[in-house]
Amino acid sequence: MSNSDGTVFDYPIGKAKVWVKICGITSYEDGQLAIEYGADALGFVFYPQSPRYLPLSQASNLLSRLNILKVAVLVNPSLEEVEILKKELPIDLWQLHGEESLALGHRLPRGKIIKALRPPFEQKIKEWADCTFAFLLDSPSEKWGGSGKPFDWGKASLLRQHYSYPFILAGGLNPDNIQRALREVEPFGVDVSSGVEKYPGKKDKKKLLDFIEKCKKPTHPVS
Ligand SMILES: O=C(O)c1ccccc1N[C@@H]1O[C@H](COP(=O)(O)O)[C@@H](O)[C@H]1O
Repeated sequence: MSNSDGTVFDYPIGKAKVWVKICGITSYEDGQLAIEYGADALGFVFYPQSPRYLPLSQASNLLSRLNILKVAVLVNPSLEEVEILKKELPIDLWQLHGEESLALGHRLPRGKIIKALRPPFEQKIKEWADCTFAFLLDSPSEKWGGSGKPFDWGKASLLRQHYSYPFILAGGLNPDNIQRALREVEPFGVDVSSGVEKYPGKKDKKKLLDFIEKCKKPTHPVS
């Protein structure tokens, strides 16, 4: 596994700072706020069924104005869609949130994939380890993502302890539960969408600031 710049990954397990991705950005205002508050990456959803869907026609202008690590969030895309996004947009990382094939993963830059895991976890981790930047743990849902439902933190903690790969915790995180989640799971990173929204597709300034501040404060392991 490697950093997005290709260097070897060294991530701060148990250290104060957590990598924070704010997902479902649809406007410059929200993206810029997240950057100012200290986010490490922004996610843009290219899945038409999502209420946070960003059409390609708006994406180019928006992404080029935001100076931060940019993540394209995809659910079972076709190879053609991937090729178009690769050609048209300044994407740094590719979040595959569905049941994508490894063949599709191999069409993306090595080490730049965030793979959302579904059971069987062990098998998927083995298959995808070579091409991923990190694994993402989100609760299973019919909507694929952005459901606001928490992942099983006990399971997340076990996976994190068992594998030496970076794990990003997602699913139902918000300013009220983020500190407990960080203590219990100690993930490399966190990803949030609905938990910092005013309504789907629009971020709430106060929740956004509260969430990021809590992530960037020192955390202590569960005793
Ligand atoms: O945000 C969405 O609408 C979305 C749609 C389809 C796939 C992934 C999506 N977002 C990801 O969902 C999880 C959890 O979101 P939430 O915090 O529970 O609302 C997160 O990884 C987003 O990147």
